[in-house]
Amino acid sequence: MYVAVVGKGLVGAEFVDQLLSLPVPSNPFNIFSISSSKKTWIRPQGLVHTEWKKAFESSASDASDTVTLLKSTLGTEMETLVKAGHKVVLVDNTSSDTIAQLYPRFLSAGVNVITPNKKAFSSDLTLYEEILTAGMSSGAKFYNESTVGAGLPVISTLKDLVTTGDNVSKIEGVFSGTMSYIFNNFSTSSRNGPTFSSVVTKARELGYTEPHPADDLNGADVARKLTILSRFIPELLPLLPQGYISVDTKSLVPPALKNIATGDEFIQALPTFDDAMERLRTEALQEGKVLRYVGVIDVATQTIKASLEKYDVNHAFATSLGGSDNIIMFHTNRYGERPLIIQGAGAGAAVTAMGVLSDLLRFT
Ligand SMILES: NC(=O)C1=CN([C@@H]2O[C@H](COP(=O)(O)OP(=O)(O)OC[C@H]3O[C@@H](n4cnc5c(N)ncnc54)[C@H](OP(=O)(O)O)[C@@H]3O)[C@@H](O)[C@H]2O)C=CC1
Ligand SMILES: N[C@@H](CC=O)C(=O)O
Ligand code: NA
Repeated sequence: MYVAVVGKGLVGAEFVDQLLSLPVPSNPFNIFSISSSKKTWIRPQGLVHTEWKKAFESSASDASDTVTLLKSTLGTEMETLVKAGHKVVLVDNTSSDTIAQLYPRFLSAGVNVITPNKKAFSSDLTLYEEILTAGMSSGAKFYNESTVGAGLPVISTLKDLVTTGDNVSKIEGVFSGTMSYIFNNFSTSSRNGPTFSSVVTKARELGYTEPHPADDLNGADVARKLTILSRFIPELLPLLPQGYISVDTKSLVPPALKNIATGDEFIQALPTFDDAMERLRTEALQEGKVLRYVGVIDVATQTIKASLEKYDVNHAFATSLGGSDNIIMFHTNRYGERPLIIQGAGAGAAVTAMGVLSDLLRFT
């Protein structure tokens, strides 16, 4: 089985490490290519866990940008392998919209796609439907478990509930590892705490944030996850024609910081926002509450919402979450009295790459 890896950042590099660490005699995977945004190494030789990154820098070719290459020679080579009867999997470890737009082309050519990249599944419904149609026409599959809850089995659980005929009435919880880490540390039952900007900076250092942290703080990351999950529930499929943009979303990015181009500049400017967040924290504590950023998909009322809420200091969201924990509760007919709950780290390279690798192992 041939694996073309696009993106070798935090998640992509960890994914390659984990793939190369699988037991050798039973490892059915042949890494066909590894790409960053500007460099590609086709048919890499002698890849060794922990040492491949150095070899990539010296051996990868930077003749073309990766999107162009995927649309031309690299894409054609992958399609030739499919025609020769091989299984080929494109692993997109980027957050690129442009790469996401290529999924229908690859799927219809029989190339399977797995990815933690939320873009394709949470944008326009048209692209999502093209992906479904392309997969059905060729039999190629897409798996995207790490797009929601990183390695936590959220999407596979929802698919199992729906395909076995359960009725999902509501999904609710904390869907962002970054927001979870921020508020678990910033808003507690204690009067004094760290500044908002300092916990955001730490979340970024820990690898929880999107490449641009504003994509977490503006709620878009949660809105995208809610869109992805909603699209597995047949009655909600038409509800978000423009994808995550149609979700009722509370942004925590003040207007003055909205158009900052890079993540570094955004982090530098963030302390100007500390006083406003401090006021929210104090207000909540005066009511005996903490702040948590949550998402809800309510099937009955067809409401999909990402918002900052206050919870009693004894509520499960205040007491049982730590680190980058996500908690996702499925309310269904079969889990009527007590919801099915999934909880654990919802961001970070190791757990995200594990979700991507477990998707890849579905092909064995
Ligand atoms: N971090 C986490 O906890 C989680 C992340 N995810 C998702 O995983 C994905 C990767 O995240 P992360 O590893 O943190 O991001 P990084 O920014 O660390 O890495 C992104 C990688 O993608 C490459 N890249 C970007 N654009 C292109 C392009 N057009 N063509 C080819 N390569 C490209 C970059 O290349 P270059 O090296 O040249 O810059 C880089 O290697 C994102 O979609 C994110 O949403 C999902 C769940 C959790
Ligand atoms: N930035 C995201 C990463 C996982 O999807 C998050 O914080 O949850
Ligand atoms: Na997941």
